[in-house]
Amino acid sequence: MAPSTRHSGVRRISGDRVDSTIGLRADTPGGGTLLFCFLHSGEAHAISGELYSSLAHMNDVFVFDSKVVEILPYLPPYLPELEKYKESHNCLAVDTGRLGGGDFLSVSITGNPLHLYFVIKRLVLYWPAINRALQVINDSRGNCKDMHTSCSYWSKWYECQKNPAYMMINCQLSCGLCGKPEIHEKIIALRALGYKIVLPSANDLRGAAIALARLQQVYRLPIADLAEGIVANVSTSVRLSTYDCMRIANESNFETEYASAWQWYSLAHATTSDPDLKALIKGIMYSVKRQHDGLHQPNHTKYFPQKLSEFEIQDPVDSNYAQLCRGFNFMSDKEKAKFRCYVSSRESPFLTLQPVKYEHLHDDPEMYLFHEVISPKEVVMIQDTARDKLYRSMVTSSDKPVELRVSHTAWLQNYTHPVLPNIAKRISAITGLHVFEGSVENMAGEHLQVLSYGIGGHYNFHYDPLLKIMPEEKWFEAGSKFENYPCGDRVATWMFYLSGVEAGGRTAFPQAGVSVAPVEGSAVFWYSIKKNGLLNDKSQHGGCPVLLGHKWVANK
Ligand SMILES: O=C(O)CCC(=O)C(=O)O
Ligand SMILES: [Fe+2]
Repeated sequence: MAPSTRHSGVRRISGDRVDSTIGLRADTPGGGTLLFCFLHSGEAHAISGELYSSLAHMNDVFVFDSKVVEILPYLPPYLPELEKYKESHNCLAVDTGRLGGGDFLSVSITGNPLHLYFVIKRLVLYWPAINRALQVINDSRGNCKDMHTSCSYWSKWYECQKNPAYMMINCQLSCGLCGKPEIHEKIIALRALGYKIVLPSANDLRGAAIALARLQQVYRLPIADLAEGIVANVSTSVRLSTYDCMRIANESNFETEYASAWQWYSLAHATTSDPDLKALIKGIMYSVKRQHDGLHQPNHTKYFPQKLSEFEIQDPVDSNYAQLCRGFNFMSDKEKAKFRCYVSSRESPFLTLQPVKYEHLHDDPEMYLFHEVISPKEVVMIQDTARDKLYRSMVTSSDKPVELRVSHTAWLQNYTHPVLPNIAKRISAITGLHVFEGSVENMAGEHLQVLSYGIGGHYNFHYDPLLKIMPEEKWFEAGSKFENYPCGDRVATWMFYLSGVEAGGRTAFPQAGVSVAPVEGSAVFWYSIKKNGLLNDKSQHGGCPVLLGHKWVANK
């Protein structure tokens, strides 16, 4: 967003289209500034392994899952994966009646991180074996028989279970793989659906496990409650097994989140009676302890203030960012009293007949929350236009996606939908800033940046300006990267909330000490650049992890 004549005084800078974010934790010792260069992607769709990082395509996965369950009664019951699939799905069936009002696509199901983790888990771990059995049934259509005279004898001795690779091919009749005729129709329908959508892969299971660890830490969820299916006072039928705890612990360990890994290993240890597994977990915990206390604790006392060896279970550091994410407000009542609500036409003829309602939230940085500035119809149009253009949000410090930013991005140019120019005009009228996307040299605002968050999706705290976050000499070092940047540095950010969420997902400003809860139809607006043209350090902000629900925003 660039200044109009009314809000002039900020130099325009040429540069490439980039987005900025701060590394690991911005104030972690050694954590540097990262730049993320966004690409104008062409058509993008759900991507294998990236379903967990945006919930935009998750409903398709739940629909596929429901079709898998319909086909299970046609399969021989001895397949162990079949039983596990049914058991896992049963939690969803029970909660659909209870939480989802009878609809398994209700957001209370599809926005619940435990149900998301479970649906991903059954499709990644159990579906492949079921799919292989379906393949065998389909291949032997019209010619299903035993190839060996001992098949029936072997099957009585459980060889179908013990030796499925041989038996499924050679003893189809005795192993119960000669399906009822209607199964073939069902297999074809399921295949057709499977071709149309993207199914979760191992990377989604990894991402969902890390999301649970992140949510547990930021929202201080009692870890045992989470394992018992309780997320933020919503209780589900999901139960995390010892192996689930180990998976979450392993992923946290890999992400160097040792304190979190330690807690999940502890729970895994407590929930198994298998002495070998207990010994294995103890061994891993010893190494986690060494990593944490030996490598990190002495250098990073701010983040690792306690040695794990001194505390059975370490309380993770409760940063003020995490507190803001939980809705804590650091402003005193006296400070809050300075800020008021307004109904105003903002001196714009465009708003005379329909003035805007807003709250002044803060004055350093200047920050406002506007209410009912985008209609439900417009929200749906933007989401539908963005859905197939979404791709995983990145940061430039890495050529791979990182867990600091778990969302998908779509850039919508004004012409992509007739509603978009009107929305841009509305932002201009309210803020007094030009945002038009005319010719390159006149371009004053970026395209609309639509974000759809994933399971526990978040954007670690960062600054939005691209150049003012570094010393001036560096702007030129960045050189060609920025020379085509048509609309200059980011002066201010306007962010529409395209959805509310049931819990979490606030936008938190750790240095200003305020956070804003997403409410569909509202928009938060703040200046990142001070009137003297310099970066306002206090404009640092982040999108808190989404605890329950689907979060969509759109930035200008
Ligand atoms: O989603 C949010 O609350 C913040 C998003 C954000 O800061 C950004 O996209 O730059
Ligand atoms: Fe931001």
